[in-house]
Amino acid sequence: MGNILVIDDEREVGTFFQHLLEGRGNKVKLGFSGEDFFQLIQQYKFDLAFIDVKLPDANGLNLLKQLKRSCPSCKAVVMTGYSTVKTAVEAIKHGANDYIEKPFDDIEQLERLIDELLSDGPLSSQDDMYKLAETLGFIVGTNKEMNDLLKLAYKIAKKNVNVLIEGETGTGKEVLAHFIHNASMRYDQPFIGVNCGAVSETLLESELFGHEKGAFTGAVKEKKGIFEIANRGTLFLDEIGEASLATQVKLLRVLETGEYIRVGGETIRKTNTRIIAASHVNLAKAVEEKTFREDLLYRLDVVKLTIPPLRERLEDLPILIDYFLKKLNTPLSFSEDCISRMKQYHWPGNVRELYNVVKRAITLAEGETEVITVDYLPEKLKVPLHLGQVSNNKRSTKDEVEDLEAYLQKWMNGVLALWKNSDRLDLEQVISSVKELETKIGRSFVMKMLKETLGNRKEAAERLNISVRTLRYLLKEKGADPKA
Ligand SMILES: Nc1ncnc2c1ncn2[C@@H]1O[C@H](COP(=O)(O)OP(=O)(O)OP(=O)(O)O)[C@@H](O)[C@H]1O
Repeated sequence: MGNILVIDDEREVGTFFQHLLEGRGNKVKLGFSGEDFFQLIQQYKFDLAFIDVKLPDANGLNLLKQLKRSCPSCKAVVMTGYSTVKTAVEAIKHGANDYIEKPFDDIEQLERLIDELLSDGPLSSQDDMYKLAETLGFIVGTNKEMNDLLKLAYKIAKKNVNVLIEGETGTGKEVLAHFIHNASMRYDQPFIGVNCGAVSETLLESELFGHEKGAFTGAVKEKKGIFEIANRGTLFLDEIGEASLATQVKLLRVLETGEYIRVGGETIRKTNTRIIAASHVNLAKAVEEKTFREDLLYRLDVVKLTIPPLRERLEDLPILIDYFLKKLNTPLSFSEDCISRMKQYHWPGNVRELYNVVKRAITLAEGETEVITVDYLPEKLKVPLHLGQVSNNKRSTKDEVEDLEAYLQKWMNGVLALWKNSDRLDLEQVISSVKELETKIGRSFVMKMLKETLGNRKEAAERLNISVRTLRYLLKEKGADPKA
């Protein structure tokens, strides 16, 4: 039992909820506009609110934000029509517990949702979410962005909307897609993945749509496509950005109408496959560059999930490592030094690269030690990157002048990564890197000024307001000591 607020300008929706909710012993207040909303939340305290995203005088998203400010414990569900699903997904990101689509065609599901929200249900459903994610090998630790991402993925899994997953290579796009499939109503139907970049255009189209006998050389008999096989299931289109423009047109048609034609065929077929697409390139940028269709992106990007790279969630590294150790069934563990080296690395290959590093270290260390030390890590991990890589690089003068900006950026990222993530670090080393930075800045300014004065040291020193001796010192010329 609870106090429930319903805000919708369609009066029938209000009446429907009133009937449904009061019949279940709840108290209901109805409002039909943003103005009603503000009046009602000032007068009453609510446990649950249903808010339409499109009101004549207000945006449901703004009402939601206001509700979360004035009554943070009140649960909220936004109501949407198909054209506003994107806004509803935004609402979840802003704290709505769920969204429902109008017209409501599954009343029992709605009743279950209400019961869950009015009880402590969501907690147990969160447990289910984490269990499912672990079973499917999608590990999230304490990183907030990853936790929010998982929660959003879990919520939208049950909706019939397409999903776009973006993230660098190896961040776990395919595992996340698998999680969404298993958390959806389609879990007992096929989940099929296709890499759009791995095969030729003809083969990709034949894989997706099937082909008729004789459609092309080698098509000796007819073949069902994935849209036929995965009908009612999920199709994972990996590297969608690699699909040719011709294939993109055909995909757009399936997304808009659910219809497709086999290669070499004439019959129009229907499919009810859910699409989860993934890309390691930014598709909005690909649209700008005209290699990806804007209308297709619009259709795919109803829900966009962006997986952050591993270097932005290094706090989760130990948990991932533990998971891999368990998965690889080994009693070995990593020394603290190893873990802090790993936290200083930038992981361009993300979780896949981490898995490979763990696997390699175990293979090398097995039978030799119980605690894996830095010696078992690959060379790239042995040098603390934030300090080492920058200072060890011997650069040409020209590079030094041009790369100051990149150097500063890299230096700052390195220090900030340590600041945020390291529970153990060598502060002496950090401080010495600050000195190195000072030298680097001094030298870069001198080099730039020398370039501008065509090598005239006296003029360069004057313009920098330093002595020629200091200038020579900054250039690390032997025997030059500015204090002498
Ligand atoms: N959160 C995670 N927890 C555990 N393992 C993970 C996680 N993310 C990725 N992995 C592992 O990393 C490897 C790469 O994952 P996956 O293939 O899903 O990445 P991807 O983003 O689809 O990569 P690509 O863009 O190269 O196709 C797999 O072995 C996967 O099991």
